[in-house]
Amino acid sequence: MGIAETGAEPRTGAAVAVRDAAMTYRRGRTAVDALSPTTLDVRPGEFVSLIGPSGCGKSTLLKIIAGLLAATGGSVEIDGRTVTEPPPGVSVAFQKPTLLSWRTIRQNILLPVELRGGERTAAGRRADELLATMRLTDFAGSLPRELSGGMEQRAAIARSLIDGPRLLLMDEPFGALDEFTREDLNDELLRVWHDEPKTVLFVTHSISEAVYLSDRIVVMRARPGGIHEVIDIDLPRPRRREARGTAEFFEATQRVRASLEQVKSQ
Ligand SMILES: Nc1ncnc2c1ncn2[C@@H]1O[C@H](COP(=O)(O)OP(=O)(O)OP(=O)(O)O)[C@@H](O)[C@H]1O
Repeated sequence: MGIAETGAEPRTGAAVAVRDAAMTYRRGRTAVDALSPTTLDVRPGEFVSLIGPSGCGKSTLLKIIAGLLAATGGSVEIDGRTVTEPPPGVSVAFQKPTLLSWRTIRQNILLPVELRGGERTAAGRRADELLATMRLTDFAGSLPRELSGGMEQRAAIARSLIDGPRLLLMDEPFGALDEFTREDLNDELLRVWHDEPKTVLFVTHSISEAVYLSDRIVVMRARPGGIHEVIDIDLPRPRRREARGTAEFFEATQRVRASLEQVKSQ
């Protein structure tokens, strides 16, 4: 397991290039430095997790990358283009599934296609495939309230995949779920990522989730928010549930835990 230096030299061909991105929130006379100048490259197809104490700027960084929030300093490029608004080919999934209560699960999954006025026949086929992948075929015609929390989140993830995004930004998508459901969804996410390669940036509070999913883990510190260190996770892929019980997995979680302890004691 190696440790990459933070603030490394920009690599060419990065899927996401964060360059000294910074965020100061202002309300009246109060200013909150949420993110100090932060530099990070994510390679195409890479799975990178952000982990760190509450308030260290994980969501802020993700929103800046998503073009949902304008950084007060620095810039972000996605596939070489500076982000000034939500870029095409980028999907975001949040902790709350935010499904529309009056639309069926299938209609919810198809919503992004409708909003951009996309072609419906191919999208319908894709929706059916995603329903099958997410084991929701039998619930295609159900309303969100008829589903469990884990099923709703699977539907929200299917919705975020409907347009075949190149980059998937996920902000604690499984944070509200019990451990078993969460592990199921980790496996489903890895399957989708394996079958349809894409770059993923994933915010989590769970060390084991970050280790299980990621190629690299970005450990963040608070006050001011920023990158503490980046840890490579060299566990073999494809990763299966049994991997969670291995000495290598334990060692990797301990490595991340120690880094978070350093952050806490700063
Ligand atoms: N809209 C806002 N206005 C003012 N301050 C904000 C706003 N959004 C976030 N902050 C502040 O910025 C800092 C970083 O918040 P952010 O939500 O990015 O952290 P986080 O690491 O995602 O936290 P958590 O793990 O608790 O979700 C916090 O101090 C937070 O209070």
